[in-house]
Parts: sequence; C-alpha cells; structure tokens
Amino acid sequence: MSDDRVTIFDTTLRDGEQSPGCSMNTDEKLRVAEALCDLGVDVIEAGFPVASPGDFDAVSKIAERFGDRATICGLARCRDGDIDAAADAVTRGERGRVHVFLATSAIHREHKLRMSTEQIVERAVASVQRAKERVEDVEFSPEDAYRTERDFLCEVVEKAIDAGATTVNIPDTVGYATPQQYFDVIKMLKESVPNIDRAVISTHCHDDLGMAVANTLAGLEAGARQVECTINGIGERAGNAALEEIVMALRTRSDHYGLTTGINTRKLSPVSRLVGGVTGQGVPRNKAVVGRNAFAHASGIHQDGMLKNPATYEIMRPEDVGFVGTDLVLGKHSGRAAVKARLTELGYTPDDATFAEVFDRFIDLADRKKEVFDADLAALMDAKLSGSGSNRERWTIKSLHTSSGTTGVPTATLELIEAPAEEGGETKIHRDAAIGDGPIDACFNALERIIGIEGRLDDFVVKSVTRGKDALGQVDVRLYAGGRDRHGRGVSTDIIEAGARAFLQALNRADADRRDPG
Ligand SMILES: CC(=O)SCCNC(=O)CCNC(=O)[C@H](O)C(C)(C)COP(=O)(O)OP(=O)(O)OC[C@H]1O[C@@H](n2cnc3c(N)ncnc32)[C@H](O)[C@@H]1OP(=O)(O)O
Ligand SMILES: CC(C)C(=O)C(=O)O
Repeated sequence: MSDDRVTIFDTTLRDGEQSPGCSMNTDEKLRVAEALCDLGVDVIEAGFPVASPGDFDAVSKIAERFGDRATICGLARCRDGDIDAAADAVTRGERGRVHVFLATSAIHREHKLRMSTEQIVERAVASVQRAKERVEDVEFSPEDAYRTERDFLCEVVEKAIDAGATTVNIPDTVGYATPQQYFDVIKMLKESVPNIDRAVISTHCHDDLGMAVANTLAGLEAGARQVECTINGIGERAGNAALEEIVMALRTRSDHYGLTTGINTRKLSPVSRLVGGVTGQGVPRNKAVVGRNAFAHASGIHQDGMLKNPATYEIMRPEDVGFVGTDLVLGKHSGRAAVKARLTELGYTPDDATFAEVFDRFIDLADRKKEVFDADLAALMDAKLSGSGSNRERWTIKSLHTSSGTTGVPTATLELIEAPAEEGGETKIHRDAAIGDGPIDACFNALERIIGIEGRLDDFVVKSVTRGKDALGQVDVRLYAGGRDRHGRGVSTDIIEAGARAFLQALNRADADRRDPG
C-alpha cells in the first residue's frame, strides 16, 4: 500500500459489540460484515472467538464468507487457548489476522494482571510467536498504551515486532489523551523504536472525553497508517472513534491530511442505519456525517444561503455519504426564501399578495407546530386558493376567543378586520360576541352578526392534514348563503379556528356577490 493510503480496521463487531445492549447474534454479524465489505473496509475485527461458542461461530462464518473481500481478524488475550481459538476461526477464510493484546500500563499490570514488566514482555513475545505459527498477519496491542511509561512502551513494541507482529496498535484504552499528546506518543514511537518500519502503526482511541476522532486524526498526522474505528462510534463506555467521521474528515480535508482510504463513502449512511437497527442503538439526530440533522437546515438565513449556493453552509455533499439530499426543514425559524422555494417544488406559483398572506399563516402555524410539513403548506395554500378569488378577502380574523365546557353557555368573541373597499380607504375592526350550541356554532353566529349575512350550514367535514398531536386540522364547510351554495375551507392546529376560517371563507364569497351582484 502506498504511504498515503490509510488502512480502515473496523471493530464494530468486536469493540462495538462490547457496548452495553449492542451484542449481536451470528446472523446479525453476518449482515453487518457484508455491509462493511460493500463499504470497502480493509480489516473487519469480527469478534473475540474464545469468549463464547457463538462468537467463535460468527467469526468463523464471517471468515468463510467474506475472507476474500477483507482481512478478517479475531481478538485474543495472551493465552494459548485464546490465540488458538482466534487462529482456528480466522483461518477459515483467505485472509486472517490474529490480534493479541496485553495491558502494559502500571495500573493494569499491578492491579489487573498482577504481572511484572518482565513477565509482560515475556508473555507478549510468546503470544505473538504462537499466533505467528498459525497466521502471517499478527497484530499486537499494548492495552492502555497511552498511560504506559514511555520507555517500557517502546520496549514492548520493539519486542512484539521482533516476535513477528506486522501491526502494532497503540490504544488510548480509557480515552485520556489529548490530540497533541496522542500525536506525541505516535511520533515518539516512530522515532525511538528501531524496528518500527517493519510494522504498521495503528490507532485505537476511545471517546471518554469526546476526543476519539481528533486523537485518531492526530495519530495519522504523526505517522500511523491504520485506524481502528466503529460505525456510529459504538464501543466500550462512550465508544470508539467513529469510522464515518474519520473517513469524511480525511476526504473533506484532503488538502490538510493528504491521505486516502478505500471507503465508498456513499455507503456510509446505509451502513450507519443498519448498525443502528441491528444494535437498537439509534443514531442521534445531530451525529456528525450520518445523523438526520447533518444535512438539515431549519433557520431562514441558512436556508436562504443554501438555496443560493449549498457551499455556504455545507462542507460535504449529502449524496457523497448516502443521503438523498439536503433537507430544508420548515418551521418557526424559516424565512420567505425557503417557504417560497418549497411552494414552487410543490407546484404552486403564488403571486406576491397571495404569498404574503400564506407566509403570514405559515409563521402563525409554525409558532404552534414543531415542523411544518409539505402537506401542511399545501393545505395553507389550498385554503387560500379556494378563497373568494380576489387576492385579499374583505373579512379576515384578527382574534378569536371561545369558551365552552360541560356547564355554562358556549360563547365566542371575535374581532374581524374589514379591508377597505378601495385602495387608500380605511381598515376597520369589528368586535362582537355570540352564544351557540357549541363553540363552533357560537363562532358562526358571531361571524354572521358582524358580516350581516346568514348562512345555513349543510355540511361540516373535519380531517387531519398530517399525523401527530400537533397536526394541522382541515375543515370544509358547505352552506347556503345569499341564495347559493358556498364552500369554505379553513386550516389550523386548532379545530375551532379552522371551522371559523372555513365558515368565514364561505361568507366572504357571499359578501363578494352581495357587493358585486353582476
Ligand atoms: C480493552 C478491551 O476491550 S479488552 C477486550 C474486552 N473484551 C472482553 O472481555 C470480551 C468478553 N469477555 C469474556 O467473554 C470473558 O471475560 C473471557 C472469556 C475473555 C474471560 O472470561 P473468564 O475466564 O471468566 O475471566 P474474567 O473475565 O473473569 O477475567 C479476565 C481474566 O483475564 C485476564 N486477562 C485480562 N487481559 C488479559 C490479556 N490480555 N492476556 C492474558 N490475560 C488477560 C485477567 O487478568 C483475568 O485473569 P484472572 O481470572 O486470572 O484474574
Ligand atoms: C484490545 C484493545 C485494542 C482495546 O480494545 C483497547 O485497548 O481499548
């Protein structure tokens, strides 16, 4: 491999699986392994074969089926049984790797392993040699390498390479290093270990302080050429470095890193969804690269920028990571540009006056609803278009208040704006209140009194435009008024308001005929 090509070692099926609640059965592991091959990872760490017969079976089957598409790796402690199990499983396929590890930091040596430094070196060397008898491709990890004394780390790494390790992995097992510190340790190994050129240096960073990806990238800058990572960053505790973030950082900032991978980035989002589904650990909306919000824009200024040139607010193209496209989410922070663009996409070409009115209704709706969907916007537009035909209706609602319940008389208090008949004329406000059989009936009675036209309600149909508790309700009314049948439509998250708007639209039509009978 050329010196600028980074080996992607995916450990979703091993370290990722160690994340609480993320364990996978053999079928699930096979599905993920196939997706990882399609994605183009170089090495799949498929499991820890000695851990259970099920894991042995999964690693063996993955090696059999996919060992010709990626190197399949099995993890082993420095114990003969572990190494033999890992070798037995991975050698079922064409390209197998055994990954042996042994902790080297003082705290792990003294409290967990209860071994001296001499014993550690001896056991590491013997284990690498045992693995080497079975496979050519052996990786060695000094667990908790970052917290290991530097001289001792150099010694273990050198001896592991002499024993046959072709990859030396430098784990920041507890996610303690900062990017600069991780850079320094990799650089130090490159400069101080005499035989380091005979092995690939690998990174394995945990995310306890949220620095796993930054540390991994720092490791690459210092000379590492393999990265261990997982889809969606799943793994022990806070997780591992996220594969999708590393790959897209290298690609997007190739000007800075000058490194490449063999990953087909268009598969990143599908693999992320697969792993999220199989593990039941969904991807947070704001997750970099693969989260639902990664290419979604909700604020008007950003939406306006995106419509003018996507490069204003996106540094990657959504299609390049497998998203259909940018999502301009309509809501209370949206501006005119985004709403107009969406209406055009939906096939509407409102004139300025119609758009101004629909935009006002949109903002009013967006204040009550988390997200305004296409169907909501279409309903606002349709309600407007099914109006009197003139751009501005003579009567519009300024405010509406109703009271109703199991006791007392339902009442409605309404304020209507009466638009001037001619340009430059005076706008008038009318107020009235009425009672009725229910709050909607009370609204209708108040509307009739203010406008001075009576209607006989023949039909009242209410339906929900979208789903959810805050869905927009649409009311269609048919009433006989001014000697004719009239239709009216109103939409609102409040069904009483939607009914009043529908009734008012029908009365506006009757009023237009009254004023202009011809
Ligand atoms: C940083 C990492 O991610 S390391 C990988 C972590 N992954 C796992 O643990 C995989 C799931 N684990 C398992 O299924 C089990 O723990 C097994 C099968 C590996 C071992 O199970 P058990 O034999 O019951 O041992 P247990 O888990 O209780 O303790 C671990 C033992 O391994 C020893 N050990 C830990 N790491 C190593 C190592 N790299 N090499 C040799 N021995 C080790 C511990 O000192 C301890 O030994 P002890 O029992 O003599 O005190
Ligand atoms: C086994 C090693 C590589 C590991 O997972 C760690 O140190 O975090």
